[in-house]
Amino acid sequence: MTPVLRIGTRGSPLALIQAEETRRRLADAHPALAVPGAVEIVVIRTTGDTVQDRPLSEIGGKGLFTKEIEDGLLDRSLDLAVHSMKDMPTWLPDGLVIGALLPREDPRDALFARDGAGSLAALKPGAVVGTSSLRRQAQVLALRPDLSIVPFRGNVGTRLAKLDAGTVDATLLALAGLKRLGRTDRVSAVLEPEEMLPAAAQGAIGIECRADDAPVRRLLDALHCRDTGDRVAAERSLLTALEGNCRTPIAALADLGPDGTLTLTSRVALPDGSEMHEDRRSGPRAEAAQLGAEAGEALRRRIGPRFLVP
Ligand SMILES: NCc1[nH]cc(CCC(=O)O)c1CC(=O)O
Repeated sequence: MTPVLRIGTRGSPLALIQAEETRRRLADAHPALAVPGAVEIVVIRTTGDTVQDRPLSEIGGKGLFTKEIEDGLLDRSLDLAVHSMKDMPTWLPDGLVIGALLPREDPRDALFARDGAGSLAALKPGAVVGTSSLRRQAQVLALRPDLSIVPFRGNVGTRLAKLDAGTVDATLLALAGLKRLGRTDRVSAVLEPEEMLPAAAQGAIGIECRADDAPVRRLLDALHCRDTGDRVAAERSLLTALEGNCRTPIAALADLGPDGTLTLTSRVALPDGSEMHEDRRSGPRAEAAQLGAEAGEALRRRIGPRFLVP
């Protein structure tokens, strides 16, 4: 039988797990999609997967992990694409939309320390932290200017091997990915947002499709998590307002109160951590995107143009 739907995904272990989760949720929500062969997973190699030797912030350009997959949606060789929302550019290509956000995993960052330190504050003086994320670098240095940062990429296994070998004393990874991979065993500490504010949309999985594909959009409606949608809307509209890019350390996390109040905390920093600005504001969840835009405008007024390097 020819597949009913084709899901495009990167080939990393985490991406494949996220695509499988999407297939499972589609099958649970729609019995017609539960039959074998109804939903096919197609692995696409992206530029971000090809370049391993340089920090991604150096390569520049947007959508390093998404372009080739989005091309597949646009040429109709794919129907759905599953993405980590934190890797998604703020502007989608014309004709594509995020049709659903799956329930968000824990958005916090995890610390791996060779000596088992339980916080950034507890790392030994002068410790070497491996991270290629400017957001993590800036926040580590803001709290601990004595630490040194070295570029650090690779999958979880590679990173832990380098940690064991003493190449670095500590590294940071998103807890969400580790949970999905079942690799939380060696986490030294989960960092609270006060210590390390996550990236916008960290832990959220988005499913992209063609805007005019009404049947697929109906299928995706059943998978959409409204709480995640509102939180991610606030966090990503902040990025848009700041014209955020890979060279600008920006962090954002929205939380929902029981009464439907959304609270957005955001930070913008210089990469060396010498300056960091925080904004916190609350509003009704229905105005999530506007709240994010206001936070972005407020931060923009406080920081100089040197924060926003193209
Ligand atoms: N930048 C890479 C990336 N993109 C998504 C995740 C996994 C966590 C998530 O779903 O946000 C990671 C790894 C990491 O930052 O540790």
